[in-house]
Order: sequence, then structure tokens, then C-alpha cells
Amino acid sequence: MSVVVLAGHGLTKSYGPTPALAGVDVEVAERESLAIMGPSGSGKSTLLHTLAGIIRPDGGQVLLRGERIDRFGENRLSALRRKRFGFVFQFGQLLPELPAEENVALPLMLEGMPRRNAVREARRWFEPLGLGGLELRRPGQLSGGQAQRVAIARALAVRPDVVFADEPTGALDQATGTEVVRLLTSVTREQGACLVMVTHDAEVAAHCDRILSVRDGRINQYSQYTVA
Ligand SMILES: Nc1ncnc2c1ncn2[C@@H]1O[C@H](COP(=O)(O)OP(=O)(O)OP(=O)(O)O)[C@@H](O)[C@H]1O
Repeated sequence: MSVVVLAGHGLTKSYGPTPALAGVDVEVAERESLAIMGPSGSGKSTLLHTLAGIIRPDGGQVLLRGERIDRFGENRLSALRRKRFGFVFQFGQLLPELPAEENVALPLMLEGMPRRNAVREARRWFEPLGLGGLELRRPGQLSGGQAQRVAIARALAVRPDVVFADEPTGALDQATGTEVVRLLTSVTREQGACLVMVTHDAEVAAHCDRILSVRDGRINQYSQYTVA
């Protein structure tokens, strides 16, 4: 039996009269990767942000390893996001003035790890992500694909339970995007974390274990994929 790490039950969310989530049930198991797809405005980002404790649902529950996080206060929620979740966005997430290794070390330092230890820990990620030798480059000296791999390292450095990725390949060409998503899914799984990823790209989604299609704030269908 697989262990459910993250679950949303009966999630609803409206912005004024606009329903963005109209009763969504979703579960993500340990080491599982889930892609969320659907047309523009269907509620993908709202679902991801609700599961990540960024948006509070109007109704329903969000559970992390069985604990209801939608009831947490703001301070507890933001601590949980820093410690137990990692985030990869489309772009603009690395601090341009810091070398790559310090970008990766930053979340560890925010949790109180001394700088030297945090940088040493950060450096471990560069080789497995194909970034060996780029530790001291600043984000402006990296290609888009390299910068996204640094962002993946940063998301994983805290050894989170869940990595959330919102269009992580949206700014990359197809070949680079494929390479990035392959690394993102495999390294996340190796770390024992699960992955929740919003993407418009069916080829990118096909690298995930399951694809959830959302339409008008509801789950349209689930598909099972096996990527060779
Ligand atoms: N802050 C907001 N205020 C008002 N309405 C919003 C807000 N955020 C989202 N919405 C509305 O909620 C619905 C779902 O939006 P959401 O961003 O979740 O969709 P999406 O599937 O991620 O879209 P896209 O693919 O275009 O990013 C849409 O109708 C959108 O216009």
C-alpha cells in the first residue's frame, strides 16, 4: 500500500462570484509525481496554491501526512512551507546577486544552518543535477535550463515532503524542458518526496506518474502514465 503524503478533500474556492475550485478531491502518494493539466482559467494554479498552503480554501480540507494544514495559522503555515515544501516556478526565482551555490544554500540558512555548512550541503546537489563546475556562477551567467536545475536544487535542499512546480518548463525550449522535467521527476523521487506540477505541455506531463485534468474547477479525468 502506498502512503498518502498530501491530500485535498472537497476543496472549494471562489474569487467573488467566480468559482475557481468547485469540489476537488486529490491524493498524492510518497514518491509519486502528479501533473495538473487543463485549459487556461480552469483552476490549475488555484489548486496547486491551495495544496501548498498559499491559498486558503473556502471549504474542504488539505492534509499533509494526515494533518489538517488548512487550519494552521499564518506563522505555522509559512514555517511549514519553508521546511516541508519546495517550490519551482517558471522563472524569476533565483537571486541574481548570489552565486548559484548560495541560492541553493539560502533556504537552509533561513532555517538556521550556518553559512559554511549550508553551502557545503548545497554543493552536493550540483553534480547529480548536471551542474558540476557552475557553483560560483551567478544566475545571469547560466542558461535557462541550468537556472531551472539550480532552482530544483534549491527546492530539494531542505529535503521537503512535497515539491510544487508551476510551469517549470514554460520558459524553456522543448529539448531543454524535457531534460529539466526528467531530472525534476527522477531526483524528487530519489529523495523520497512527491511532486505536484502544473503544466500546459502534454509531453512534460507524460513524465509524471499520473495526470489530473481540471476543467471549470473540477476534476475532468485522471490518467495513468508509465514513462520508459
Ligand atoms: N486573484 C484572483 N482574483 C479573481 N479571480 C481569480 C484570481 N485568481 C484566479 N482567478 C480566477 O479563478 C479561475 C481559475 O484561475 P487559475 O489561475 O487557477 O486558473 P489556471 O488554470 O491556473 O489558468 P492559467 O492556465 O491561465 O494560469 C479563473 O476564472 C481566474 O480568472
